[in-house]
Amino acid sequence: MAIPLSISWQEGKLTILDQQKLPHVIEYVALETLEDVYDAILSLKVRGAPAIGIAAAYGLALAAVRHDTDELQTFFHLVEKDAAHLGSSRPTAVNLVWALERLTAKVKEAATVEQGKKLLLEEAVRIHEEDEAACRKIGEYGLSLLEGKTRVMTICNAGSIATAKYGTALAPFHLGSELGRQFEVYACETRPVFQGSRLTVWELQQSDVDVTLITDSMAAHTIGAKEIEAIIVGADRIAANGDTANKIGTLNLALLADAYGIPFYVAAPASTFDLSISSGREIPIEERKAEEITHIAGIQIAPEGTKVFNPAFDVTPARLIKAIITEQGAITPGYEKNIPAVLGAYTGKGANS
Ligand SMILES: CSC[C@H]1O[C@H](OP(=O)(O)O)[C@H](O)[C@@H]1O
Repeated sequence: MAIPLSISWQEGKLTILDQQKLPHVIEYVALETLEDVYDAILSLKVRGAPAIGIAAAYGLALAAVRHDTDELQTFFHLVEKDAAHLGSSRPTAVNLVWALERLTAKVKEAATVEQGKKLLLEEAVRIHEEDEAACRKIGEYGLSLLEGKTRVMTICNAGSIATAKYGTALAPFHLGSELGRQFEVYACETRPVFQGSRLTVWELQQSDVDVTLITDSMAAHTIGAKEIEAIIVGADRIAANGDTANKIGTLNLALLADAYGIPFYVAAPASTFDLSISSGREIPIEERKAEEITHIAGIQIAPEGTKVFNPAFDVTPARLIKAIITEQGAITPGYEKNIPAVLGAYTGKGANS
């Protein structure tokens, strides 16, 4: 049993598990330049809100090392420019801009360019380490919330490879396996790019977790037929009122949970909260290329010239969310008040706005 990892920083080198090649090819690729990291995020080689933030942080630090100037303000300007470029790769996961803003703030403490380069890398490593610790705590709190429940449904991959380790929605299953607590997980395949069938099934199998694959359209029937007891999902951005953006199809599950009267949980670290926005209406929804829908594995399915709408995320209203599981504990409805009450001096975006 081994909980898979997708990001490694060793001896000054950043390598990532190419998630576009999973599950049939396990390939780690070295990312050496800003463009390497930008492309890896845009093409979903590295994906998942926390993992995107971690990769971008290392990417900014890597790019800074190459800036050949002794002039501090010029260096700061170059770092800001790099951060803006990386931040433009994907719009929905707040962890991306949150991580970049943490580094561009930290670097300003430098008195020299060399010190600035060091501060950037140290902050990237800190973000990486903090996320692993946060996800482990999410797993622990998730286990207690799921006490007495076995059959749980999820969508997309909010797993170990989408974070530093353990994952968010999948953390209770990984930890449960370590602690001898068994679950029966029903994973939605997650069209259009199959994060569920390609990544979640593979990842949970590495941890000896009992996982069953269904198509997204089977969710309603499966909840009844298999007596699903709870649904747990990840998040890409959580607004101040608890509205949550997550992979497209998540709203479907939240509406089904409400209709069936089973709990719908969101699992996310503090870095996924964006208190600078009051509701989900303000969350930018990424739209991706048509080929993700018109083709499967490079084979054209839809007719030539088919019109496509391909939103990669949807927003679940807070009223459908029974609790948001964080590293500081479970946050319950009354989110405007309870999010800051539980997260305290949290590190999400907009905490001080
Ligand atoms: C803990 S990962 C959070 C989130 O990120 C995924 O999106 P994507 O695969 O497009 O990066 C998915 O929405 C996960 O739930």
